[in-house]
Amino acid sequence: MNLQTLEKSLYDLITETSTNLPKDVRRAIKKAKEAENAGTRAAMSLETISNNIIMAEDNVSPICQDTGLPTFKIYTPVGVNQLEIKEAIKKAINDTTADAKLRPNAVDSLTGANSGNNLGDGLPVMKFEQWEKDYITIKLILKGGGCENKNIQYSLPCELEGLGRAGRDLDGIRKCILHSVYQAQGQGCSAGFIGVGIGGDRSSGYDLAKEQLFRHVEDTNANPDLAKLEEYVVKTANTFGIGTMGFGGEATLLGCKIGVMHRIPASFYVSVAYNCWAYRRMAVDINPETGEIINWHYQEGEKITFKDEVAATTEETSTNVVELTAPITEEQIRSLKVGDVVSITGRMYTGRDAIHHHLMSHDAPVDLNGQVIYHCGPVMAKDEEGNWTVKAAGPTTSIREEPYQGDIMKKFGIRAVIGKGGMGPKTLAALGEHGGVYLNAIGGAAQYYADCIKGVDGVDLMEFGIPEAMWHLNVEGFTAVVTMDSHGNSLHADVDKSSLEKLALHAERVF
Ligand SMILES: O=C(O)C[C@H](O)C(=O)O
Ligand code: SF4
Repeated sequence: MNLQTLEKSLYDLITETSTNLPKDVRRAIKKAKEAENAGTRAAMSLETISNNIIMAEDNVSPICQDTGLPTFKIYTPVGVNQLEIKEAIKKAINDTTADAKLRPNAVDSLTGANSGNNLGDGLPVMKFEQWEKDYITIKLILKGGGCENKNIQYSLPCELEGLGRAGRDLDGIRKCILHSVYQAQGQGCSAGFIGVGIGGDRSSGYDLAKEQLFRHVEDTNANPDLAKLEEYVVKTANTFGIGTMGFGGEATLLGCKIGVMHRIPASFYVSVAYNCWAYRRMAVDINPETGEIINWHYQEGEKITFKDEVAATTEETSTNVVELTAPITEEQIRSLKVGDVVSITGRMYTGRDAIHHHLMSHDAPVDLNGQVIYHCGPVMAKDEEGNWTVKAAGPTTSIREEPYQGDIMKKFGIRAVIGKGGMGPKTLAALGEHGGVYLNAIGGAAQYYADCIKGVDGVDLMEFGIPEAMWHLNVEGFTAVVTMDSHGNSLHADVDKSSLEKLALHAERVF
């Protein structure tokens, strides 16, 4: 095999997966847009998402800054050298990371050190299988951390909030799957897709669930019972009112694919892999002699470009927008309430897990009084003059900072935090005591927000690695929604409560 050509083919596969959303996923997002009522927060979010899909394709840049844990599934004819393919994959991962198509995402689990090139022990994940065909197929999924954290595994029988007892039968499985969508709320960047694995053990069950994510969104399960269940789950989950980003709305789940395998008598697992709307998976067929791509998968049907719709809808939306520039006063913050849309111009600082942990016991490297913290781990690149440029910069899941956020806001005088998915009671109480606000940005809209960032004014704590460092960003017209205010209101708590009530309507046997 020509290894250079194979490396080039893999480079193209990785770039395409990270930057160009597959056709079937685009059609599902278009359907979600059609289901939402104009003028709602959910409709506004889907508009931003569509815009972001266009920008990522045009800029050949990551759809979402979290380019995930690259997982390859490789099928080879008997006799093909799998070790050579492994080396070619590693080289392509290194090169696409250097070219900012992937964020350096591989972190040493014990020291926290970022390897800088997405390579590390066990990374990327590569699973090989042999087959009788005469060509190679390579599938790739880039599944981000926020949605991965919403995966869930049930051991039947069990008791579920809202639904009661789930037994060891199809109806028990039904309850687990509905519950999995409820517990994800908007934190995995809904509207999402789920892959479900029934049976196996704890690890093979999750493998089976993830395998389902390679199916086409619009296919029909060959098993008629599971086909019915898949359809039922999508229909029912969309009555929960979780909506895009958990803002409430009609579109909560865009696809459900279920696989089944045998189990041992004592174990009965239902494993659910949750994938965000930024559902990045692609596959190619490769000629084993030349290493060239001979076929791209997921090419059937219409390609929605979103271009016409975005142009049409931006003119229609005219929401009242509050302009904010840091340093922000307590009075300004206390005047904001849940549902307000804000547009930020000026300085903001990124901070995620490592920074929050650090600030608990250290001074801040800059004066944070009245400032805005953005829960974000960007993709960065250096231009010819050696200046940093932002390649992708959407929000990360804020709930991970729940143990620290309230204390840090009070300690340093921070007035606003931006992230996604909302935060819990401890932060809500601190917002009230101190005069602070939580702003929800649209998860996954990494190109859209990168475009609002007009410059990088500095960086601190680079020793934590690119995603975890504190970047000083100069932004213009950075839009977000107030979802937690200083008056004790939390849209996230409200949506959680009402969706649990909706879930509970499905406790009766259906299958
Ligand atoms: O790591 C990130 O930037 C985001 C992550 O995928 C998340 O959803 O929280
Ligand atoms: S930020 Fe959202 S869209 Fe991006 S990987 Fe995480 S869950 Fe997916």
